[in-house]
Amino acid sequence: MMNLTLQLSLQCAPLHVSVKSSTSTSTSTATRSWSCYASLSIPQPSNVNVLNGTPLSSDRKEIRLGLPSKGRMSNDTLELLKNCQLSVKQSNPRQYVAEIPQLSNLEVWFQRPKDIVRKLLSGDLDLGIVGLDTLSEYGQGNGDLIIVHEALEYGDCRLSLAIPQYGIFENINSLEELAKMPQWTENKPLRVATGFTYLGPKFMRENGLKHVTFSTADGALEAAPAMGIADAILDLVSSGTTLRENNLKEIEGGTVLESQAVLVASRKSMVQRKGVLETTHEILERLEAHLRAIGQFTVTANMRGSSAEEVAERVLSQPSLSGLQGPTISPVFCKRDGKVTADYYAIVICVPKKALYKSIQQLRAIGGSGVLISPLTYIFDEETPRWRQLLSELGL
Ligand SMILES: Nc1ncnc2c1ncn2[C@@H]1O[C@H](COP(=O)(O)OP(=O)(O)OP(=O)(O)O)[C@@H](O)[C@H]1O
Ligand SMILES: O=P(O)(O)OC[C@H]1O[C@H](OP(=O)(O)OP(=O)(O)O)[C@H](O)[C@@H]1O
Ligand SMILES: [Mg+2]
Repeated sequence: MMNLTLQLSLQCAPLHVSVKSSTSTSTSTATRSWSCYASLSIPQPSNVNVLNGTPLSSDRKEIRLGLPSKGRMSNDTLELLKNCQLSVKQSNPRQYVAEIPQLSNLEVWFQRPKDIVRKLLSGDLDLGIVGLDTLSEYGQGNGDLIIVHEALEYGDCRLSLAIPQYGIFENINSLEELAKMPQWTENKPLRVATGFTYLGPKFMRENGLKHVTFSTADGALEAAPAMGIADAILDLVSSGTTLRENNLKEIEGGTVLESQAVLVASRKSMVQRKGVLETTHEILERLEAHLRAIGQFTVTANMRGSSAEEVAERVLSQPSLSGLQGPTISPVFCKRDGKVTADYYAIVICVPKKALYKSIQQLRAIGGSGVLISPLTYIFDEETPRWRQLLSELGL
């Protein structure tokens, strides 16, 4: 037997923190100092090569999109794609490969979120949808991973440091106060339990916390302080219920990142693999068109006026009625005394859902009547700013 060292290559300055598995709670457990990389020693039989995926030179022709196979991101991802008219056809939930009929030559592979990131890096996937937290943790700032859409509007959560509400932490409410506590020394560092063994140490280093040690576990981290395994935890928080139920609290300055689902692509794939860039463009356009539309309503109203311009002036005098590119105003013709006239105009504008009631009040104030509200399905712009940005990032 020999020791196989898994090196999580960290692009960081030397940092003296150590990581150990939380399954061994004894303080005598051998821990290794992190000095630019974290080493987790795992006994393995000799001559074992652990590869994560196939070599990059893979000459497959299909384009591959990785989607979360389980967990909370899975259903929301399929729902989002369906709303973009990109329904995933999976004949059986245990089948890990599927297709999106609208996108030819595309395979969907269902994977755990962290494996989506790993497989993007190994070249086994070209595109993926994951939480920003997972991307940041497992992507470790690798320049091959490019975020194509950074706000898919689900999977909202934050990665936060949390400490007990009780005991020595009762009056500690900020990272600064935590760092200044006299309790943390080289021999007795602050013990943090986390599944984020890359982002955790990086955050502590960037915030000047010197005496910190990390233990890792896959779930139910909130129990670690009460069990005496850790002083603090670094985990995802959404509603805050799990923290509260375990008598833990977040602290000022303790948020490592705000996360939501993102579309990510491999730079190499987009540049080198035929069709990836075009498919990325189509997915991006559909996502943007849908996501822009869900925040808006179409509002139609009638308004008396002497001309389209005069009605437009009245509409544009109201702050919430300018729409996406100004109002569309069309004459409503009617026959009066045998003569066709247009003394009414129909106005059509897009209004943010949040501003709906305010908009209706403003419409009424300028003489609008018969107001109709309808949902919007898609808003396709001429060219999306994200596409421009992607091309410039790729040097194209
Ligand atoms: N409480 C939460 N609320 C909202 N989004 C969350 C929450 N917890 C996690 N997420 C988001 O969902 C993603 C997937 O989390 P999920 O718990 O489903 O899977 P996982 O933690 O990767 O897998 P597992 O828990 O099975 O090990 C996370 O990476 C994060 O982006
Ligand atoms: O702030 P809240 O809304 O309470 O959510 C936070 C919890 O959600 C996640 O756990 P998850 O439910 O994914 O369970 P897991 O630990 O098994 O991953 C996270 O790890 C927290 O424990
Ligand atoms: Mg989870």
